[in-house]
Amino acid sequence: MKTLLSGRKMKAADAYAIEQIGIPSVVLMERAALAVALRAEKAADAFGPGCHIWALCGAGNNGADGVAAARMLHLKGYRTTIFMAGREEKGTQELQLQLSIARRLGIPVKTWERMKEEPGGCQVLLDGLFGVGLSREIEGEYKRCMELAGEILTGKNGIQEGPSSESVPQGTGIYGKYPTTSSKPWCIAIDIPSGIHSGTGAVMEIALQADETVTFGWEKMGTAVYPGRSFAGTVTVADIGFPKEALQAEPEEEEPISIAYACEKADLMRVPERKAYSNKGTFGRVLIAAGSKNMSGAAYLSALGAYRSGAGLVKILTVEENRAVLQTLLPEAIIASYTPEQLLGGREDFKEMIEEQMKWADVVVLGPGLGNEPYVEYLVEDILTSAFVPVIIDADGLNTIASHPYLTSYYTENIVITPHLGEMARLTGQKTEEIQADLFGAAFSYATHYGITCVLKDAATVTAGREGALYINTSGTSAMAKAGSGDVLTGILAGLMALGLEEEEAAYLGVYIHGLAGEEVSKNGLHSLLATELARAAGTVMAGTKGGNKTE
Ligand SMILES: NC(=O)C1=CN([C@@H]2O[C@H](COP(=O)(O)OP(=O)(O)OC[C@H]3O[C@@H](n4cnc5c(N)ncnc54)[C@H](OP(=O)(O)O)[C@@H]3O)[C@@H](O)[C@H]2O)[C@@H](O)CC1
Ligand SMILES: Nc1ncnc2c1ncn2[C@@H]1O[C@H](COP(=O)(O)OP(=O)(O)O)[C@@H](O)[C@H]1O
Ligand SMILES: [K+]
Repeated sequence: MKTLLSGRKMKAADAYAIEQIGIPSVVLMERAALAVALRAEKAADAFGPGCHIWALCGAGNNGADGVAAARMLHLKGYRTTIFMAGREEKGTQELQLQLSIARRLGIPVKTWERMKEEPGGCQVLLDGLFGVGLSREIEGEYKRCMELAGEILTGKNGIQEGPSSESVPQGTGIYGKYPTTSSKPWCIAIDIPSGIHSGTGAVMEIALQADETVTFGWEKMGTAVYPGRSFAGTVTVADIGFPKEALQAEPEEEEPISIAYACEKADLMRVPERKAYSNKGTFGRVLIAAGSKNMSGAAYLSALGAYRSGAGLVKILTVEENRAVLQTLLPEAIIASYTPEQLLGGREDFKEMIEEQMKWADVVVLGPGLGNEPYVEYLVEDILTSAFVPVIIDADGLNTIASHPYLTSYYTENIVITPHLGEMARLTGQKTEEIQADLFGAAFSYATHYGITCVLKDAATVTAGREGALYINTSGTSAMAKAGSGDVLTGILAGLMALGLEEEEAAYLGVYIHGLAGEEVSKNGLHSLLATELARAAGTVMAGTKGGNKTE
């Protein structure tokens, strides 16, 4: 698992390394600047002779990193100019030190306005305006400086020379690839793109678009979620000598959300092995309460996801009308059915039937395609009150809870909810934009308030455990932005739980596997993905796990 930090936590780790361990600040800075300079060299070499590197620096230590990197590049023979924003005399000690060294070496140091006049512009821009010290919206002079830098980065201010921007491939953000000839400079963000909130990924009024980001010690949470993620380009984490103990340091102001984790390929080994001496019962019984009249697809996709990710037995509990079609689509599934009339006519009988189904199940999926007829409220209530196994609630299950908030009183610790932003907005009464502005905060608050696991789905999905542990997903592609993807996810989570994983682990690992499955299918192009292919590819991803391709 990768560890990611909020800016405040990072500052606390910085301070710990300097004050408690005694590593001088400038030693850390020298290594940070070197990591940036090495990336800048590669970009400059790709442009060839005549490349002009600019370091755009603020008055804090992010700016000091930029000045130090500029010095290293100057000493290697690259043409380098430093542009300063903010008041130098009010800058940090480190900045003043780095500037005095740079000046003694004869590196030009100019104010940011002079960027407009510099003949030929730049080909590589180091963004050292703000790092993890950014604490408020950007305005005034800094904003004007960033507007100008933004124009330069998009080739709009006319100072660049070269072929038209349409004729060259632009900053692809792919590690190690640079436009070899371009009218737009290659931008390397130092630590984090300036203007991005290091904890939430929000744009603090304005932000600079980077092609790549060189960050120090640990990746910042703000570059793992959108929009920060799209401003960062490729992120490289440079080891600049922080000891692991620095992670114990707490930010000055208490901050509940300061650390998050992200799965890596090695985490696939958490999938349990498939034992040789086993039968279908060994691998868990998944019950999928899904579908409504003329809506059978969601139930099918969820069931398919569960089978493809290892469940031994899958039963779909749905309306009678769906029986024939589901049996044809997925003959491997058991079908149990009810009619809404039966439910409205005799609640007790219906409840008994549900209780029997719940006794059968090891894991329940509740919600895909259930619709919003009045009977769905009873169905949700009866399942929540009679299930003593993990229940994954999605889609109309969540919408029903949003319309009937008393249903949250049945939440227990083995509930996992998988809302997308719209569903989360309905559940919490917040606006979608508010949730989007802080995915970590939204998932954390809901999960810890109710003591459940919350999988808040987005292009970068955030999972919060019931005690507040946060996981950010790094796999997946835009090909997955298609109907049915979420239904498959519920099945994958259920399949992993059926294999024996606990709710929280199944949730973040399932989201990761789902994303990898999306990447697998996207090899054929980003537009054509079908949710059924996603389910099949989940099986392929799991074939690469410890338990997926061998038996003990
Ligand atoms: N030894 C170390 O510590 C190491 C540090 N390292 C580097 O230092 C970076 C952190 O440096 P930093 O803490 O000095 O803050 P930085 O990000 O440069 O911001 C500058 C100042 O701007 C201010 N400010 C905030 N918001 C503002 C706004 N909207 N508009 C205007 N001003 C605003 C705010 O000051 P304030 O006004 O709040 O007092 C802030 O202090 C880190 O990202 C990494 O690159 C590495 O070298 C490793 C070793
Ligand atoms: N741009 C994207 N990049 C990565 N994953 C995405 C993207 N867009 C959607 N997804 C994933 O696809 C799934 C969509 O779920 P959902 O909105 O519930 O779809 P549906 O209800 O149609 O099944 C989520 O798991 C989400 O994380
Ligand atoms: K920066």
